[in-house]
Amino acid sequence: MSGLLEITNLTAGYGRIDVLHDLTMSIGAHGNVGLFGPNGHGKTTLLRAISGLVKARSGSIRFGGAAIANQTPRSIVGLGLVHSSQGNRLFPDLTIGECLALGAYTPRARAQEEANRERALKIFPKLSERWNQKVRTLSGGERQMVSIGTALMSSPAMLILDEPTLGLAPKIKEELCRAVLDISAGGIPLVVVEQDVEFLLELSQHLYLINHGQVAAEIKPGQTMDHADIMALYFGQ
Ligand SMILES: Nc1ncnc2c1ncn2[C@@H]1O[C@H](COP(=O)(O)OP(=O)(O)OP(=O)(O)O)[C@@H](O)[C@H]1O
Repeated sequence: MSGLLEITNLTAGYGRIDVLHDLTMSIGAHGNVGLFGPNGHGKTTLLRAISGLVKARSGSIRFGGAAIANQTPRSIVGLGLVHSSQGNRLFPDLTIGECLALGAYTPRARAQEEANRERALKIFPKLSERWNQKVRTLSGGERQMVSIGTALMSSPAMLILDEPTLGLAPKIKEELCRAVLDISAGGIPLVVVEQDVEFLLELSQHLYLINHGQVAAEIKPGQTMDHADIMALYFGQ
């Protein structure tokens, strides 16, 4: 069974350097996909290539059957493949309300703007309490909520999250994890890069270890894994 997102023999990188080498993976046929692996080995680059932010040098990326490699990020979002990037890249002088409105820029999302806003605020009630507050005055966790909330405003058919809990204090991290699980329970398939292995195991049915820009190991749906197994994969024991 093929996935909603199929990546075949993908090579991509920056300048003269290839970061991803002939990478192949299938995403979305069996629930959420978790990506993990050491820092600097290409997870973010993979997400950026999928979203059209990094050029694919060779190989193919298909979403719902459509070839999307090197399409513009705008048209990829228009197809429903939406990326909430690492580090909450938001406009600091916009309010929460203005940020969320920006997420609804495609015709498809505009048609569903009200329902999407309702869904985002149900998942992140804190955002409605602070609707007119500027992003630069928010905490890291609140910015992450705005970032994912804005992605929800784009009517995702699949949502890509890059380290949604990175650097958060335990209480707010717990809130974010719960929200991500709620988004998944609402029926949006997820692709998640995450360093918290326990959370990744709870969330994902299918996992890939990315090492040196390639798939170094795959944990298939139905295969049980615990924290220790993942660590053994990480450290090659
Ligand atoms: N804009 C860029 N220009 C040049 N090299 C880059 C750029 N972005 C990333 N790289 C390099 O590409 C390699 C892979 O980085 P990437 O961010 O994809 O790794 P990662 O696995 O997501 O790591 P992390 O978990 O730390 O985010 C690294 O060597 C990094 O220095």
